[in-house]
Amino acid sequence: MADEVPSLAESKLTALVVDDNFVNQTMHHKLLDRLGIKNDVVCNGQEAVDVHCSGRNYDLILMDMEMPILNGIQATKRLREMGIESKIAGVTTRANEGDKKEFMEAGLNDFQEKPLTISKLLSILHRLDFHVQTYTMGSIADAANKEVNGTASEKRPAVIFVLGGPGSGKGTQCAYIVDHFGYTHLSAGDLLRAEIKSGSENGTMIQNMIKEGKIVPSEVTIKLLQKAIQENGNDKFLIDGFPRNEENRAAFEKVTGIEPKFVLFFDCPEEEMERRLLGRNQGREDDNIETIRKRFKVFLESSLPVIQYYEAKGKVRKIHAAKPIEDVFQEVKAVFSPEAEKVKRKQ
Ligand SMILES: Nc1ncnc2c1ncn2[C@@H]1O[C@H](COP(=O)(O)OP(=O)(O)O)[C@@H](O)[C@H]1O
Ligand SMILES: Nc1ccn([C@@H]2O[C@H](COP(=O)(O)OP(=O)(O)O)[C@@H](O)[C@H]2O)c(=O)n1
Repeated sequence: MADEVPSLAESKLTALVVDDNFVNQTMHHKLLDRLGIKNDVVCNGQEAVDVHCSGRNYDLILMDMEMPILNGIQATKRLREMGIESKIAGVTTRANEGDKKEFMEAGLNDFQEKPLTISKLLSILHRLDFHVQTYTMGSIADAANKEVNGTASEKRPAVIFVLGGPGSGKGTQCAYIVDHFGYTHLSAGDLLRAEIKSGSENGTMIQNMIKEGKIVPSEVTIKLLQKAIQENGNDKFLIDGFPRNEENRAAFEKVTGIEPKFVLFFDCPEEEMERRLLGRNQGREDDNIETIRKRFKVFLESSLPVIQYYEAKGKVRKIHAAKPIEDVFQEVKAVFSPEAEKVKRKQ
């Protein structure tokens, strides 16, 4: 499965680590390595300038601030004066607002506090528009598995993915399915929103991505889903709003070993979804026309291919979702009922 997803190593993304501390050098080098990003390490700002003078160039520079000879602010300024267009992310410990401002004004594209973690690095890459869909699946699997105590692969529940555009009625219909057929509903969006509220270290990154209608790195979402599955006594789950792109899909399968029983797809025209979202009134930051349009675009470009993937495997159960709620549920019931009947007959 890992081979189906191109790795960053294949995309030839390169990075330079600029840090005078050996522990940080090693850690940053290893984190980049885990994501398949080829990287070099230098010990201070002067060495970063020298390496560029010798003709080397990098897509990304992770720049420490306090360093001997030439510090991060001076080095960033110098590199920009030299016309270096690499994305530079300042990675510092306890910078005060003044330092941070000066560092940003020197020519940074992004800023992150140490210690750098895999999640923080992923969020830097996302913000800088490097294509995170192309992470090596091995590294995502490792990261997710290491950060969760026990994996969902220890428990192999029945899973149904519930997909459809924003506002197609996924959450509404899931509530009915839970009532009638005893599934537990896990909404990826709700789990992400709860993570923001919990004040976790990923909160700000998740909030920014949701505001932009972008897809949060799989590692983060899968960890939340695994935890929710593990903590729940039920053995059958509706996973709503996931997988939203190819990376979500492949990483979930790889990490959990779970294949969905089938995929419930709510098919609804955009005008109807837009009307519903604008009237949803749940105080969601992303239910505004600008973000809604971005979410529609992401759905068409990234989520539909996932539905097509499952269609080719004969796993999609398409529901015509532009009807009144009760009518939609009649169609949903027909998908679930044969299964419910089978259970009844066995009893
Ligand atoms: N079949 C329907 N007809 C009209 N409104 C609907 C229908 N299904 C859901 N809604 C409303 O549309 C909005 C979006 O539905 P929701 O279930 O939250 O969608 P999703 O989870 O797919 O984003 C909600 O306000 C909901 O009450
Ligand atoms: N698998 C997922 C699900 C949601 N999300 C984020 O959460 C937002 C809201 O998702 P949602 O499923 O709650 O809502 P809808 O957009 O379906 O109405 C998405 O636009 C994404 O920014 C994600 O990144 N990855």
